[in-house]
Amino acid sequence: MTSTIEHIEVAVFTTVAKTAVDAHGHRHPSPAHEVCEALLTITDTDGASGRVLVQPDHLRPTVLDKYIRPALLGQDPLDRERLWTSLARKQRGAHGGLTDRALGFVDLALWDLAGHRLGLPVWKLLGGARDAVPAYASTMCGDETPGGLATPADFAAFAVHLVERGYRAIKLHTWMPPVAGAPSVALDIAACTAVREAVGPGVELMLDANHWYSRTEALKLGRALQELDYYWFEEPMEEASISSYRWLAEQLDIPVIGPETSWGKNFTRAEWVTAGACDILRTGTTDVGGITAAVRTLHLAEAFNIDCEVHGNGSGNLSLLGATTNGRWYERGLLHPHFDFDEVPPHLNSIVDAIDDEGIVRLPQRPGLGDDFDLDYIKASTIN
Ligand SMILES: O=C(O)[C@H](O)[C@@H](O)[C@@H](O)C(=O)NO
Ligand SMILES: [Mg+2]
Repeated sequence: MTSTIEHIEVAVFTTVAKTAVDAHGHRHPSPAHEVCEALLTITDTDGASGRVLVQPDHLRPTVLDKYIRPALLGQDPLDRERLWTSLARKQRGAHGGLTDRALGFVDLALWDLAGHRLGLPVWKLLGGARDAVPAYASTMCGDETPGGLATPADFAAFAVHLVERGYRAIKLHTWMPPVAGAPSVALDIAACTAVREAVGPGVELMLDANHWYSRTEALKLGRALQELDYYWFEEPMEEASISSYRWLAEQLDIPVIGPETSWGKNFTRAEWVTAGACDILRTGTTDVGGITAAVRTLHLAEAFNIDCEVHGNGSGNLSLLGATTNGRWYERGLLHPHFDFDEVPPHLNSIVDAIDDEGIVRLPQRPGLGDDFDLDYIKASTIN
């Protein structure tokens, strides 16, 4: 008898965070404070469950009742392709109510459930292209915090620390509004110069800049990065303007990478590639609609002989890197001198992406995506 999906629940629970987002959604260190997180659990009639941390506002009760449950309840949880397509086709009629991010969360939970049912890590189900991946250090955005990331010298000092920690690549997020004086091409160039001078030529460096520079500002910044031998240039302009990225990529030698945030799943990524708007493609499980869609973008990039770098940390993106070698790095972050990324939050028993002295992350051996949830803590802290 085939097992079918029987329960789909989102538990909103309280936990402790030591970062917070600013008015523009960029994350910075903050004093410990209580926050609400949410855990999506999909359970089948055999009692197997798939779980993933989600952003509650993307999986509100109305989204679950109107789209997710009608499409999934009673279905075979292993039929991810069929279920993903069924949900993706509901997006048009949902008129923005069913986001790519929501699709991604559901897909991740189904992959986690499959891993638990089969007793295998998801990266093994994806083909086991590798069992370890080098991490790059992805910094938080610049700030105004003394000894934080307030000056080019702060970025340089933090970069030296990150290299001593074992990282062989570092991506800067420089100063962005609402930080005073941001955005500033000159300040970005000063920070990138200071970091290159501090770590020397042997470390790969990348810049993820203010997302709304003009073409001419992005060109000036890109040309400076070329002189500093940076490895890639990320999101300096509004990503909805594919033609701007095509123009920029044609003007620069440094690889332009994207898109990170564009809606449209693997379809938009195909347009960026065929438009010549990027030299390195970008994907991510929460950006494109889950692992099912992200694997499509990895294979698309491979067919054009271009790398496809995975956006973001976490078990889903780490598992995805087991499906490919044309994504060269795991984005570990966001990091900051005043934030301990390795500290285990109360709702976990351990983190999924520890690095060794060489900056390497071993893919998890636990079944499923590999998250080590403290389910007793989550149950005791659930508020809905
Ligand atoms: O919320 C965001 O914009 C992302 O977290 C971003 O800060 C960071 O993850 C990124 O851009 N990485 O490439
Ligand atoms: Mg980015």
